Amino acid sequence: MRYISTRGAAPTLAFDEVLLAGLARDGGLYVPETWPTFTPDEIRAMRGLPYAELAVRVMAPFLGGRVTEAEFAGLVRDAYAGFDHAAVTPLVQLDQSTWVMELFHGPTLAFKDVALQLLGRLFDHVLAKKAEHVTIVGATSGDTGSAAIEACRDREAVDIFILHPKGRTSEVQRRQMTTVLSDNVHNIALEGSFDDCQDLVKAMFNDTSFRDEQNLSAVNSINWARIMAQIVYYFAAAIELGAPDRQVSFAVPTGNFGNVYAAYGARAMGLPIQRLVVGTNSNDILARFFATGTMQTQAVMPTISPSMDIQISSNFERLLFDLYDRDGPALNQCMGRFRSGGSFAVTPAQLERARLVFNGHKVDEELTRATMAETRRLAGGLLIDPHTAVGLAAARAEQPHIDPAVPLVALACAHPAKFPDAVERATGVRPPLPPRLADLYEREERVTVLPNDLRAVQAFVRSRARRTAAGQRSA
Ligand SMILES: Cc1ncc(COP(=O)(O)O)c(C=O)c1O
Ligand SMILES: N[C@@H](CCOP(=O)(O)O)C(=O)O
Repeated sequence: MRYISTRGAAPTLAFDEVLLAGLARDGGLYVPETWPTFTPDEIRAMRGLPYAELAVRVMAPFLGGRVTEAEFAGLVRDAYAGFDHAAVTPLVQLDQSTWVMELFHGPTLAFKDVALQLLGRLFDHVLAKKAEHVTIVGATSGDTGSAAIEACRDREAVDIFILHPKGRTSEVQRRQMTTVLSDNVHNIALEGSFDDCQDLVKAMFNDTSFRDEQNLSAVNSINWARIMAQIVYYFAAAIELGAPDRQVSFAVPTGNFGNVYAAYGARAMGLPIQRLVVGTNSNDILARFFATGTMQTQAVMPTISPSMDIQISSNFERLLFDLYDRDGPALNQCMGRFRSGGSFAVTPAQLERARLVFNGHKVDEELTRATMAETRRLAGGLLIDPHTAVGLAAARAEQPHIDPAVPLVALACAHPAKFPDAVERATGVRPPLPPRLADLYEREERVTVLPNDLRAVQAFVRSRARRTAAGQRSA
C-alpha cells in the first residue's frame, strides 16, 4: 500500500512514512493510492470480534507490511485496554431506527482518543525503529489537543506543541490540556480562531527548512493514520446492526470533516453505508456546500459546540480529490482559488456525486439546546453534549427523507461533562466529571499566550523543542 498526495506533486509514501509526514510536501493530504476492499463474506466473518481484533482486521491492509501484524496487534490491544467500556465504542438505541454511538470512553472523553491512543503508540514504535525524534505541531478547537497531549505526554521521542484559540474552548477542554506539565508538552493559547491555529500549523509544514529542521509531525486529521483508526468504529457499528446484510446510515457532527471522511472511507472499503448526514452548528459552511455546491467562508461564530467553530475543513480536500477524479493539479488550482478568494464552486455533476452519499444540515443554538433537553426527556435521562446534539438534530432533519428500515447512527463525539455549562443550561442537570478528572479544577495550569504570527510561533517552538538544528534529539 502506497499513499499519494491530493495535490499530485509529492512523492508517494509507505505507511510508516505517511504516519510521520503529516501534510504532504506539496501542501496536499495523503490518501491511499487505492482503497482496500472487503467482500461481504469477509465482513460477515468480522461479526462478534472484540473491538481490538476488529480494528486489526480493518486496518491491516493499510500497513503495507511496514509494521508487522503481530506488532500492530499488540499496539492496538494496548491502546484500547484503557477505555472504560468493554465495547470501546458502544451503541445505545434511542428508538426503532435511531442509535447513538458513544465515542467518549477514552481517557480524555472525546472521540479523538480512539485514534490518538493508537497513534501515540505507533509514533513510539516507528520512531524507536528509526532512532528518530519528532516535533509534533497541532491545532485544536478543544478536543484533539487534550487527546494528543494525553497520547504523547512523556514520550522520549516526541515534543508536542498544541495551538488552541485563546478563550474559545470550554474550561474543561482548556484545563485538560494546560494541566499536563510534562517536559515534552507545550500549550500555546493563540490570539485568533481555530482556523488561524490550523493555518499556522500548515504554514509550519509548508516552510520546508523549518519542517526539516524540526522533523515536524502531525496529530490532526491531516495525518492519514488518524483517518485509518477512525474508520474502524464505523465497521463496528454497522456490523453490530446487521452489515453486510443490512445497510446503515450515520449522522456526524462535523467541523474539520475528518470523522465523516472516515465514514466515507469505510464505505469505499465495502461497508454498506447508505447516507452520511453532516451536522454543522451555526458555522454552516459544509451544510451550505451540500445544498449549493459552493464553498464560501464567512466570519467564524462562537457557539456552544466550540469544537466545530471552523470555517476551513481540512479533510474536505480528500473528498474533493475524488470529486475531481483524483486529478491533483486540477484540485490544486481549486484550493488556490479558495485560499485567495475564500470560495470555490464544484460543477453540478460533482455536486450530484457528492449528494449521492452526503447531505448536510445546519443546527442553530436553539435547536442544539432543544435537542439536549428532548433527549434527556425522551431517552430516560440521557445527557448528550452540544456536539452530539448537533449530529442528532441533523439526523432528525434527515429522517423524513430516508428509509426508516435503515438504522441511523448518530455519533456522540464528546462526553457531556466536557461542556457542563451548556448541558446544564439546556437540561437543568450539571454532568459531573468522571473520577479520573475529578480534581481538574485544582490542578496547576501551564500555557503560553502568543500572537497570531508564524514567526512568533516558530521562535517559540525552536526555543522549547528538544531538538538541535542538525536534526538530533538534544541532551
Ligand atoms: C466533540 C466534537 N464533535 C465533533 C467534532 C468535529 O469532528 P471533525 O473535525 O472530524 O469533523 C469535533 C472536532 O473535531 C469534536 O471535538
Ligand atoms: N474539533 C477539532 C479540530 C481539529 O480536528 P482534527 O480532527 O483535524 O484534529 C478539535 O477538537 O481540536
